[in-house]
Amino acid sequence: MFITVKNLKKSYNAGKNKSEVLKGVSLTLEKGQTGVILGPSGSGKSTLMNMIGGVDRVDSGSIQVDGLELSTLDDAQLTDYRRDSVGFIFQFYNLVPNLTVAENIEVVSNIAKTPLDIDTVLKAVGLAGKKRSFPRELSGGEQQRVAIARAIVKNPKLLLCDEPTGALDYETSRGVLTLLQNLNAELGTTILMITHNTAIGEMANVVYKLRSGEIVETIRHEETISAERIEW
Ligand SMILES: Nc1ncnc2c1ncn2[C@@H]1O[C@H](COP(=O)(O)OP(=O)(O)OP(=O)(O)O)[C@@H](O)[C@H]1O
Repeated sequence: MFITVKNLKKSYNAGKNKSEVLKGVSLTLEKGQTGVILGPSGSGKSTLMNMIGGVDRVDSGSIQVDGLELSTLDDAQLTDYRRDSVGFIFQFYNLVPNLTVAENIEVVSNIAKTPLDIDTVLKAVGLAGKKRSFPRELSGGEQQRVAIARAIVKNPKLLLCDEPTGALDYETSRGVLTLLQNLNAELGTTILMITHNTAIGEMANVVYKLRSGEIVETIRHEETISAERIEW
């Protein structure tokens, strides 16, 4: 199994009150598969993803990614794991405004262990001609494609996407989802994606429904739908 989360618990201190955000979450995802975490606002989706991405630490429970037990890593090891193994994509693209498209991607490829070729990646995301453009010169969908290029240039084992189409219109969203699906097929990258949108779950091998810090349902699809055919 590529990802195995067992009985994961996490609380945050809100003033004097301790609030339990994850109340014993368990899930599994196989290598090369796409998983979607569905759930209402505040159900703990980002918190769960942050733990799997090594951004935050568990209180108790276990997270294994490709055989590595994250809960036992020290800070330096966790940083190495994040840098070498995980690509992140967010709703807001977080590009550096005064760097060109190519330079935004170089920021990551320069520190990657085994980076992919920038031109190849730009071609894969359909932005070969925009290499020298600045983010402000691009549409929202194009900016998200740059963010995807930046996330995949280090050839991560795991791609974590937090509402990747949250700021995009329907057609552009389908383009971005199709791109993610193609990358998954071509590079074998395991993808875990957060969304509010139940329709997006149809393209996933596994859908985890999160409610108030608990997985209330796990749905495994025998067959997945092409992102181009998803409708909402
Ligand atoms: N660093 C933090 N410190 C304190 N509380 C936090 C922290 N991170 C998250 N929380 C709280 O944990 C709960 C779950 O937040 P989380 O962001 O994981 O939910 P979510 O399902 O991703 O929501 P959304 O869809 O709105 O992004 C919220 O009540 C939030 O206020």
